[in-house]
Amino acid sequence: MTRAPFGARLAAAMDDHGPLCVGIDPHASLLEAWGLTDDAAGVRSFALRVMEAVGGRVAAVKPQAAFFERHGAAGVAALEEVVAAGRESGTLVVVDAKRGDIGSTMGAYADAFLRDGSPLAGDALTVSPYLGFGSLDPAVELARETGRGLFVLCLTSNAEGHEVQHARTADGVSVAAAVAARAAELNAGADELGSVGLVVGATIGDAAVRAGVELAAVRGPLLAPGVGAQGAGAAELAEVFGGARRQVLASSSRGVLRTGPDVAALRAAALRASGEASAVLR
Ligand SMILES: O=C(O)c1cc(=O)[nH]c(=O)n1[C@@H]1O[C@H](COP(=O)(O)O)[C@@H](O)[C@H]1O
Repeated sequence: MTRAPFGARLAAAMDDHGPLCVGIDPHASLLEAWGLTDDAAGVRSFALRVMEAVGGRVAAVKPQAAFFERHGAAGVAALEEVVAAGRESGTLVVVDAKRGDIGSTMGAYADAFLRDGSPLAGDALTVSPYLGFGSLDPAVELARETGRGLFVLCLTSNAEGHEVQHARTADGVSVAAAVAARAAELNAGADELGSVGLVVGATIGDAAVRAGVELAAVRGPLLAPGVGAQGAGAAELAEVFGGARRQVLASSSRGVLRTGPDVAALRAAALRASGEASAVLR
């Protein structure tokens, strides 16, 4: 299938709807709060209700694969339905599976999440570069071929991330800066926004500066989880992203999800978060 590159499609979606991604994380505690069972049927109802609330109204959704996988094959089938619902509503789907493996195995992950015809292939996939950035080549190639995108973990929102991400390579640069430089190389030919993005937590304060990561130079989208439940808001987004703010896709899961199960309340929370993200990032 021919589709425009992910970066161009994301840029258009952020222009149309604002720079917000709603995370679909069916935590056991949220299922309980919504009056749903902690099983595949509960996860399916939860996720499809979120799609009903926000499909066609926000730039992207990000189903977190682990919450579906923990219910086995039926849970994975629910994830496939979310991917299909995104396609039907025109909302971009970032499958948050954080895959990363030796190159030959990475090819199989790429087939699962990035190949046309795979029921788990959304519009983009989160990947981990910590087996070496080059180990991601099969995913980079297939994403480019099929107009899909990648979000490569760079400066994550959790406190432990610095152990690896701020460590220095043999060249004396931080690991995060090396990851960002590789993504920048891959985005070099892109018109506007490239399709190889980074994950940069909205909670990281001045970590990008300390790690020597030039976010604007990446010329790709910057997925910014940590908005809402992890404490980041407008001030944090402004601090972390500065001049790179137009590349940012802010992501909030529990901050929106805890307003459910009412569809109208979920929709209102998502639109409010999207408006707040627009005010600081656009
Ligand atoms: O790749 C991610 O999405 C991600 C990276 C990161 O650095 N931090 C982070 O929180 N995430 C994901 O973003 C979501 C955050 O959820 P909330 O804290 O509920 O908004 C979870 O699905 C995390 O797995």
